[in-house]
Amino acid sequence: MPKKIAAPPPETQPSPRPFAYRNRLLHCDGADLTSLAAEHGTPLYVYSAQQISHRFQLFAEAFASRPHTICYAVKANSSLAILRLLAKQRAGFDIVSGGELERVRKAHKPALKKVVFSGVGKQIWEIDAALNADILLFNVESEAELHLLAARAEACNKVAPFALRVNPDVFAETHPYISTGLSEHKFGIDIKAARAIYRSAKKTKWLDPAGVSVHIGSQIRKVDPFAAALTRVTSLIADLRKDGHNIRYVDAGGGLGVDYGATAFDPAKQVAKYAAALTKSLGEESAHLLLEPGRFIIAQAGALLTRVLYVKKNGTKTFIITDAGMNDLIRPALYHAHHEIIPIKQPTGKSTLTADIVGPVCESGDFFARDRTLPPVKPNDLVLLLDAGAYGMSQTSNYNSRPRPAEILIDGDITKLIRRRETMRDLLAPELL
Ligand SMILES: Cc1ncc(COP(=O)(O)O)c(C=O)c1O
Ligand SMILES: N[C@@H](CCCC[NH3+])C(=O)O
Repeated sequence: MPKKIAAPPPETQPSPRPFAYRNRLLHCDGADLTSLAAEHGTPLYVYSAQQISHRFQLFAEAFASRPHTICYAVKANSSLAILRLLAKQRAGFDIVSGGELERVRKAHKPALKKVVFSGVGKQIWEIDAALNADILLFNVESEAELHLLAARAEACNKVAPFALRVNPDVFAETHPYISTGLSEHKFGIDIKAARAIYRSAKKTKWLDPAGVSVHIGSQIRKVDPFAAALTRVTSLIADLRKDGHNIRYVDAGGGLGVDYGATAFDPAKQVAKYAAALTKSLGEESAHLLLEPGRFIIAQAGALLTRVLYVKKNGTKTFIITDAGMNDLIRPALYHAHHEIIPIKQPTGKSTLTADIVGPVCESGDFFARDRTLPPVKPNDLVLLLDAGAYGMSQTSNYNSRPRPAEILIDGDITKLIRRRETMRDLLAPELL
């Protein structure tokens, strides 16, 4: 049952991070994290609905001057409750699998009409499900996929609206694992080859060349790479119009980064800069703009609450071992990503401790921070890993047979359990002896 909590003090503008000390204890909006941990256990993901909505609105306001749809990237955080929250604000969705399609259907069926389907490995059952759901746009990533889409559209008696996801060969200035817009990457179709492929698509009545799409990577902090990519796309659209195609959509993808450090960050300014750069690249182009932000909407609205199990010394090194591990938040292990880690009780003194903060998983890569200086913590203390709302829960696994964490959404004065903690029964259910 959702629970009422004391109303938070009124705020005119939510801060970029909804996690703050009140009476020396960390809160998420009005909810006291110590009480949440006592009731729901740890590790525990906690999200602020107010912050999610605020980020979505920032995006919408930044692009208010032109027709657009914000198709939230489901992979960033695919919680049904969060998808529903965004759908109610008129979000569309960027999906990359049949599973994500089902999530949108379950969260808010009418939003299926605002789904764009990306991904290099779409399978027949996924294409059929999306055709039968009458989604907005297939973002096609290869010529072979386009042929399959035409065949499946005919089999399902549907005309498939598609965009080629073009690879603009633009350097995204981000971690190599999450950069996607160079010709050496598996994503998209060489922009130079695109015009001929659109032309060939005209030969079948089962394909509707409705748009062009691009996505150059994730956690991109400068706006220039987005602008460079979209300028190339805009010029391609002009050529496609000359060829007689009725291009109605330009999909600029996602990728706008956030600040994972402790520095002051102004998301409103960041998204305004991004919108200005995209708008400039589009020039006179009037196609309906699709945007696919994930991280910018959800990263800083969420955090991972974990309890210290042990503090140990090995030689000169100190290790803080938490009950969350790399299976609960893999970003540091995968990309050496930085997450701020703060104690649940506001420190009173100035003393510090330098340590590796690590999980219980049997891998040396199971760390959240290395040689991090933080206020001293002891076993049983709670600490919070900030900015874990995006690619946190959605990248969890059961490695080491560890059940996945529970998730809580703080929505105004209501605290909702939106996913219960997994049990041993859940873990073993699919297995056969
Ligand atoms: C096709 C596509 N769209 C949107 C996104 C969302 O990216 P981000 O969360 O960085 O906004 C991704 C992830 O990189 C993606 O692959
Ligand atoms: N999973 C990555 C982002 C990849 C985005 C998906 N294309 C992260 O945690 O930052």
